[in-house]
Amino acid sequence: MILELDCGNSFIKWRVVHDRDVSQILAGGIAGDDRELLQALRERFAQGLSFCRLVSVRTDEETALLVAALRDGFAIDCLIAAPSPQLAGVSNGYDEYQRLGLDRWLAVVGAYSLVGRACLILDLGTAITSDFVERAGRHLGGFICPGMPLMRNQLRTHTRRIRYDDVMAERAQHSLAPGRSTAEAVERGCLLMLRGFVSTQLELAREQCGEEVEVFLTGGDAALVAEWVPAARVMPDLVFVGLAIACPLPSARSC
Ligand SMILES: Nc1ncnc2c1ncn2[C@@H]1O[C@H](COP(=O)(O)OP(=O)(O)O)[C@@H](O)[C@H]1O
Ligand SMILES: CC(C)(COP(=O)(O)O)[C@@H](O)C(=O)NCCC(=O)O
Ligand SMILES: [K+]
Repeated sequence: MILELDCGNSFIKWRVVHDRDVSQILAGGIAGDDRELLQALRERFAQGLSFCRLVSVRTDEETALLVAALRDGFAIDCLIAAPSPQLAGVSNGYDEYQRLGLDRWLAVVGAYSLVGRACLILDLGTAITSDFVERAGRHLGGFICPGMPLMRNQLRTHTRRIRYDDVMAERAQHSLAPGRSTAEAVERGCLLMLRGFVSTQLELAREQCGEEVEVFLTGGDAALVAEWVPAARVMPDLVFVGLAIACPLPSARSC
């Protein structure tokens, strides 16, 4: 069994896939930190993991600690996705290709591998990122802005009177009518910012890549915008599609 990890700034997304048929997903989840991940794996996969591939946007030190813990706890080696100027028909559009977030790069590579034509990839996590790929696979670059958790937390931490809990936040999100409570006003205000961002990205994508652009939504908050982009493919596992390309199984090629 192969362990796959996408280590974002807030959460570690994990899944376990079958060695011989990686399209068979045996389990998966979201862990808040290394300890939670190791605990979840210990409960179900104390034995049987043969190998791990991972992508991380965390520091090298944090990633090294996790790799060491996996080696100690499960006797597995990890392949770690590394930056590259080209992969699977996609060319990295950054001036310094190493600086493009690896989660973004893998989502781009994954999306293009699925459709082979122009794509816009929106990843809604801690940060919200957009990436544009034109028809022939040239990544044109993208944008980064704060995600929902950052937007609301900045308001909470930089004001005296914006205070509400997660339950109130969740309830407030069901409508976009003008807010009649602080939670509604903030949550809906941030959602409208998000909607504005998404709609601008769609316009830009058509300008940059033409009308035939395929839109992908990924990241933990993808569902928040899905209704505004009915034609989009909502793919929570998009980064893992790219990860499989960047880090094929050791018998095929090393990362
Ligand atoms: N089951 C879940 N657990 C945690 N966060 C979730 C869950 N479902 C949706 N979310 C949302 O996803 C966001 C995190 O998205 P994610 O893509 O994991 O971020 P990152 O890659 O930056 O760690 C959270 O802020 C939260 O709003
Ligand atoms: C933009 C990001 C912070 C997004 O991270 P995430 O929200 O997925 O945790 C990450 O892709 C990153 O650290 N990128 C490096 C900077 C860049 O892409 O230009
Ligand atoms: K993101």
